[in-house]
Amino acid sequence: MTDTSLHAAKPREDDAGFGDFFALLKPRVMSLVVFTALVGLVAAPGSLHPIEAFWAILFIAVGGGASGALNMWWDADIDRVMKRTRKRPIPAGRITAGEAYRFGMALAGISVVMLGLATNLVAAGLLAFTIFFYVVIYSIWLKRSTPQNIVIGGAAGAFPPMIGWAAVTGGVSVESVLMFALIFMWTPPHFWALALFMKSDYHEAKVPMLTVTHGRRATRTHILVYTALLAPLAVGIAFTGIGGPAYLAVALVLNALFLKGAWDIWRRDEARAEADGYAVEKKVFRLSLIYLFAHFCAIWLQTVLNAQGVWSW
Ligand code: HEM
Ligand SMILES: CC(C)=CCC/C(C)=C/CC/C(C)=C/COP(=O)(O)OP(=O)(O)O
Repeated sequence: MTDTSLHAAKPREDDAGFGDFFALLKPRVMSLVVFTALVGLVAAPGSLHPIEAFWAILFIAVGGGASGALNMWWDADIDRVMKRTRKRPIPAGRITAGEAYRFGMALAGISVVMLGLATNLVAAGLLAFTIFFYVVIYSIWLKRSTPQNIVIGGAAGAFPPMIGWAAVTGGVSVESVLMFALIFMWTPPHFWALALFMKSDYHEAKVPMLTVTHGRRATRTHILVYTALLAPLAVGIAFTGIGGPAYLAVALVLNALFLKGAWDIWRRDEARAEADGYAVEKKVFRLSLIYLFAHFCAIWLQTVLNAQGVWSW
């Protein structure tokens, strides 16, 4: 082994740059998480001063990033094994696990305290609970112990719109719980579509994802069932306080597309899927991201329309 490869295998604190700490925040995933929190904030009755709203979203983003860093601290051993994650700062040796832990804990503490000061205790409490849920309940407990990991653990990713809503109202309501439910039911098809084309990764890392424990046929069926349960919920939101005709139009189109995608995944033969490089599964994973983004855009748009009294029930 050359001298260079020896160095590459060891954590080199002096190699860590701003970009590595930024990567610990899982910025791409968190961008959609933060967007859902922003929509929760905008859709809530009442209003926050724009500066307060800015701080609220910033601290929710920091809290989300903190939970990503703590997840990477705990999962460093798994991340080292999986192709998709082995270039992350800890497995790549640019940041030590200890540094990631201290960074994540510091950001978590700062975000919760500052959100409490900028808005209210309910929002801060929900943020603290969400970070706890993602790090302790999902990452530390469920991820390595049950194939239901992402079904139950997915709740963590569903809380952000409730945090945004609570930042304005100081409480919880039917509408904020509906936004929670939308993300909660969306998470399994979102994740399992990805797991279908990343199978060997989880297998090698010994993570009990559904594809590994129950097989790919069962995972395909689970995607279809969850998507079929998600569709009436997503469309039904149109007839609640955060819905309206514009939202309904978006929900009908997106749910028809997502159901069609789930159906295509379900009826696919494994050999055929492998032969075409899991093109359909990849397409449905991408569609899942568009699906959630579009629903939250539609809630935002409908909030504006309802306030104007146009295109409103
Ligand atoms: C327990 C719940 C969830 C699991 C297990 C999960 C899993 C994953 C995984 C493994 C990826 C692969 C790509 C990567 O490493 O960046 C991914 C991508 C992504 N997820 Fe999720 N996800 C969950 C919930 C969410 C939630 C709640 C959101 C947003 C509201 C979200 C948004 C995204 C986005 C935007 C990407 C694409 C990132 C990129 O383009 O690199 N996910 N998800
Ligand atoms: C405001 C706040 C605290 C928000 C948190 C939102 C949240 C819980 C998002 C989780 C999304 C996510 C990246 C799951 C990945 O699972 P994984 O960690 O198993 O994926 P990996 O294999 O890519 O590490």
